[in-house]
Amino acid sequence: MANETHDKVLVLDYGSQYNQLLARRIREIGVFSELKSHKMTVAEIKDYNPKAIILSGGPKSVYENDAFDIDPAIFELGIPMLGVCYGMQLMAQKLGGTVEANPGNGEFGATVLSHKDQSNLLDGTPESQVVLMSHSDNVTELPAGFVIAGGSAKTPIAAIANDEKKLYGVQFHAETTISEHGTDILRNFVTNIAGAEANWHMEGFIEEQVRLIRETVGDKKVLLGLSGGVDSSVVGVLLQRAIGDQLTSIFVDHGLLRKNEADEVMESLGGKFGLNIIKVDAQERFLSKLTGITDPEQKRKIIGNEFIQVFNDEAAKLDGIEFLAQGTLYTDVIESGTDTAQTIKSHHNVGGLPEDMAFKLIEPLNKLFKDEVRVLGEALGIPHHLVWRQPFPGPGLGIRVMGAITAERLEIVRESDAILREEIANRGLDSQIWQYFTVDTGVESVGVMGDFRTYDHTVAIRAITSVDGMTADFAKIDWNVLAEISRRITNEVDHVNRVVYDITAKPPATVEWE
Ligand SMILES: Nc1ncnc2c1ncn2[C@@H]1O[C@H](COP(=O)(O)OP(=O)(O)OP(=O)(O)O)[C@@H](O)[C@H]1O
Ligand SMILES: O=c1[nH]c(=O)c2[nH+]cn([C@@H]3O[C@H](COP(=O)(O)O)[C@@H](O)[C@H]3O)c2[nH]1
Ligand SMILES: NC(=O)CC[C@H](N)C(=O)O
Ligand SMILES: [Mg+2]
Repeated sequence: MANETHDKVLVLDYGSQYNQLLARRIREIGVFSELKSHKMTVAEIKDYNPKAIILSGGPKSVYENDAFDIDPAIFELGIPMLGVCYGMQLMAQKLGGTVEANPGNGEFGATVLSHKDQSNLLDGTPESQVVLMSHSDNVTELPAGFVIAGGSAKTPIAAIANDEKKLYGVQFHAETTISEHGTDILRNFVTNIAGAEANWHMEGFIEEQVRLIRETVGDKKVLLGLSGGVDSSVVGVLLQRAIGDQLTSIFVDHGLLRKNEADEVMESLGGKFGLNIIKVDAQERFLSKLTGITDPEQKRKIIGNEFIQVFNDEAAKLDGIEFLAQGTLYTDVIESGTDTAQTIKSHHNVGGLPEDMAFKLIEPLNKLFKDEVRVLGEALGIPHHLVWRQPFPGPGLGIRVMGAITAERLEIVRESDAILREEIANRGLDSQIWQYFTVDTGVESVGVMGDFRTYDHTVAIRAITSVDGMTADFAKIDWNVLAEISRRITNEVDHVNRVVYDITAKPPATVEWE
């Protein structure tokens, strides 16, 4: 994604939940960075030609038999390297130091780091600073040629440095916002020590993508799955810029859309943007395949598959379609599982895709996070209100009806969601809440309406604040607003006699319920 006019920082993935943050912090500094498998060979790394290499954290311990490894020859390439947490432990161990478990005495959370020996890594940052620790192993003996750059009360060796060879390690997670000067430390490493030039920005990204897309597509044609959401709209505008009328967009109405969504999408993107959109009415084929399906992963796979079948059918009607473009983000990729990260849920556009798909994929956003895509959208001139719209998942209301999907239950989420959105919009709260929707929980309970006993559905309201969807907190909406929403839902939506508010963060919950 970066061309050779930009320096690149390679982050090798050892499975930490924060590894993706490392790459994006480096990009924020203005240097292109991406995350790749730790299985990359020396030859592949040479070919990639990074200005610096970062080894991420990870759940394993370096002394375990199945610990994720590194070829020691990588340390000999003369490329500046920084190990973070597991990455530092791996570097220390491979270069002749010692790593040991610190039984029952792990260090988790905000800790104070103090400078020890002088190093270029911590240079210019305060002598004493707050950092995020999350480990139970320690480097107990330094490898030859290293000094201790910093330590904390529980971790005497918390930062190591070999200025001559430009090899460094930090036991703390410099990439999280809890580490006050984490970005300064990463900037020291990437720009001062490794000498990378900070000249990467969104305009550059657009130019590169346009060039790459042209190169890849040639004179062939591309089908874009367009949902009207932020990500696929951004991809649409990018593709239009790159290949003009070689692009056809397909908007699938799978019967799991929100109230009035189909008309609104056709109007806003077809009309003003002049994208060539074909709307496919596929309600029947999706809903019939989903009948009686209760398992969330199975639902997601069925929906992902059916999307591709629809795209196939439409491609057959057009001529020369070779590529399928999607607005896949990094979040979709990591949650669907990689060779180091566990599958949390199969996003319909990644883990939900059929194995024997004939299309070649074009996914220009698959290294980016939502907030980065929004910046990109603005840089492409997409109107503010479209770029800042809340996300809506491809499987739509299908994963907001817990258990088996029926027309009646879809109607319950569709109508209650419309009320929620209206109330939030009327109060101007939509800019403060990252995402908000309702769920048919599948729980029925007893109520009283008029003088009658009812036994009916429980709707949950899910509203969260977040930056990138990776972590989230529940939105602290005013009780009175919630009371009004609850009153309207129970009054206006048939078969709902109870409304509850979801007060869980992510983690431990996820944003969607399935
Ligand atoms: N109804 C749909 N018709 C066609 N393609 C779709 C549809 N829903 C989702 N997709 C495809 O799946 C991708 C992932 O969906 P996702 O909801 O994550 O992104 P989005 O809809 O583009 O943006 P947002 O996250 O803001 O809703 C989309 O970018 C698009 O390519
Ligand atoms: O296009 C999508 N296809 C999916 O299968 C999917 N699942 C979740 N989401 C959206 O991703 C963000 C994080 O959601 P979760 O915490 O539920 O994983 C939230 O914004 C979710 O709405 C999806 N988007
Ligand atoms: N977060 C990490 O990278 C942890 C590394 C190692 N598993 C430890 O506990 O020390
Ligand atoms: Mg969407």
